[in-house]
Amino acid sequence: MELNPIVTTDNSLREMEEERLENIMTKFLGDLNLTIRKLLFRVISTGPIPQHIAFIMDGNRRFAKKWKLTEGGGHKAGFLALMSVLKYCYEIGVKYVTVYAFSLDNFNRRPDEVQYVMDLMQEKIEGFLKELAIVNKYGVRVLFIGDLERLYEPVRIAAKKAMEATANNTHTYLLVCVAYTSSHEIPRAIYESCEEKSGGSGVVMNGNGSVNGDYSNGDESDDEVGIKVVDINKHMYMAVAPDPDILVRSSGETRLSNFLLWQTTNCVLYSPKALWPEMGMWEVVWGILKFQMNYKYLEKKKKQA
Ligand SMILES: CC(C)=CCC/C(C)=C/CC/C(C)=C/COP(=O)(O)OP(=O)(O)O
Repeated sequence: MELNPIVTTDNSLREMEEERLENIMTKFLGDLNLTIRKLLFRVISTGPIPQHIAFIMDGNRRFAKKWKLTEGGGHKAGFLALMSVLKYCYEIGVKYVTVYAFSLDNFNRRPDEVQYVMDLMQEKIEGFLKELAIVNKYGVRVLFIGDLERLYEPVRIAAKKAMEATANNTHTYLLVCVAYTSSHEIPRAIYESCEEKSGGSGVVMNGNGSVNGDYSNGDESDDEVGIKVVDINKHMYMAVAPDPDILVRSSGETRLSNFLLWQTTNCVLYSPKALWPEMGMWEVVWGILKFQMNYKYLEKKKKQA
């Protein structure tokens, strides 16, 4: 009975020391990581830096399966990965980051999964709104891209608040594609440009759903509607940003899944093996190196276009 307090004190002293050592090691490794990252980013910055990187965040559910988590746990891990990837992109000097967070097709998933992702988005956007001082200090403008009417109401309200709250920021941009597919964006933009041309007096579509027009890049034409590519561009949701320089799809998949089909003509495609929650600094770095290796060719193509 009398020995117990002494044993407890010994143990707690040892535990305290172990905890201290662990903290020192964590800090040391953290500092080392930061130093390596800064050095690496400085080296990369000697080459051309992409203005815009777009990500298809694929593999959250496979990650959950791999680590025996719930499906929701996979999406939560995916959100954490998004935060790190964003940090690395902005640290390197990328101005625009676009993520495919939820496609229009994803609404066909099981209702409980759709609800989970909507709740997660609401929670994260509301959390983001509480950190506005930091967000505005770094000058991040957040834009939600897509058919926002399809979002569950609390998410839509939170998304609109986030867009309004960051509307004056111009340093970096985060474009979150939700309720988005290119096959929704493109016809919508064509329709709106026709409406604009016709002065809102209605657009006459051909029987097969197409619109008569000039699909060249800008020459005047005397056709029925006179729609040009530049007119359509203006009405794209993505008109707020230059076209992406790199499109990254995690989990080794190489499909585009109806994402930014209009905007990716001259864009490097990169599909690292990592599932989305496993994405980190190295995947961002490899993507940028791939862009730098193809830079001259891409620039030539852009000039020709
Ligand atoms: C506020 C904000 C931006 C939140 C983002 C939340 C988030 C990470 C959403 C991603 C959802 C999604 C459909 C991921 C794709 O992986 P998958 O489910 O298709 O995985 P699988 O390919 O393994 O099936």
